[in-house]
Amino acid sequence: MSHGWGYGPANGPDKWAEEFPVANGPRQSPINIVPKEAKYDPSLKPLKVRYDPSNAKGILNNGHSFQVDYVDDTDSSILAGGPVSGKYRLKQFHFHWGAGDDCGSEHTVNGVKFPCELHLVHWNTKYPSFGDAVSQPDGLAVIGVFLKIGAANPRLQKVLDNLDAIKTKGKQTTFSNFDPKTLLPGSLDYWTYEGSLTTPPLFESVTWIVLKEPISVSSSQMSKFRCLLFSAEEEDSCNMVDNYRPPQLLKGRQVRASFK
Ligand SMILES: Cc1ccnc(S(N)(=O)=O)n1
Ligand SMILES: [Zn+2]
Repeated sequence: MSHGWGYGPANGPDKWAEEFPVANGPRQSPINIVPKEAKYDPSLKPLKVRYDPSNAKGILNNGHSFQVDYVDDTDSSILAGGPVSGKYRLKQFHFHWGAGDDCGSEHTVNGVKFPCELHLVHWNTKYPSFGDAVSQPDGLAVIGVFLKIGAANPRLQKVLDNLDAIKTKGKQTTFSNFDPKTLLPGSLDYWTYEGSLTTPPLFESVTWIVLKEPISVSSSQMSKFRCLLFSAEEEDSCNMVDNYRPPQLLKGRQVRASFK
């Protein structure tokens, strides 16, 4: 039985430093965001986000979450502006969620947990590939979006409708013609700080862009996330829930706000 990293008592976030010592590094993610301690930075530019829906490639249960992968061999799905210089290409998006509606997000706001958090992962095109960028200090930019319980989200439902086909670890299916911009809230106001991947290898390579405004998700839609399994088809079933790392120490970092 593989003893790779996960979210259980034997292989969860408190154990990751044993194999990935950077887990105790100076710029780890996620963090608790305290809006009153975030400094408004008028030099921050508005976020520029443009995705080509035809770049959507597939949807995969990777055993830790599920991700929607994008073709990233051209500059057709790009993040620019905001706190970053240059262009960052969309690689994939995925989510983190709880066993109940009272937890699940990785970032928190004044200690408040949301039931789910969306991550849109982009890599810096100054590097030749995602694989080269992922370990560089300016290699990635991840947009984090909180999901808050409310009305059912029809745009999110287009993603959730595919989860039955990828129930177990390693399963994937085609997923095409989807614009992840439809998952963003009306306002692109954000907090930003220098951090890391929130799962192993925990590389300190991420400029985090956490949107202030959540998007809605219904409790029933949250139940669909929780039908996924961490386990492979031939293994004992283990529901994919609580796949979030708790907030890490700020260690002197400044969180900036794009808004007053
Ligand atoms: C692509 C990737 C790997 C690991 N962790 C993350 S995350 N959760 O920081 O966005 N993304
Ligand atoms: Zn993530």
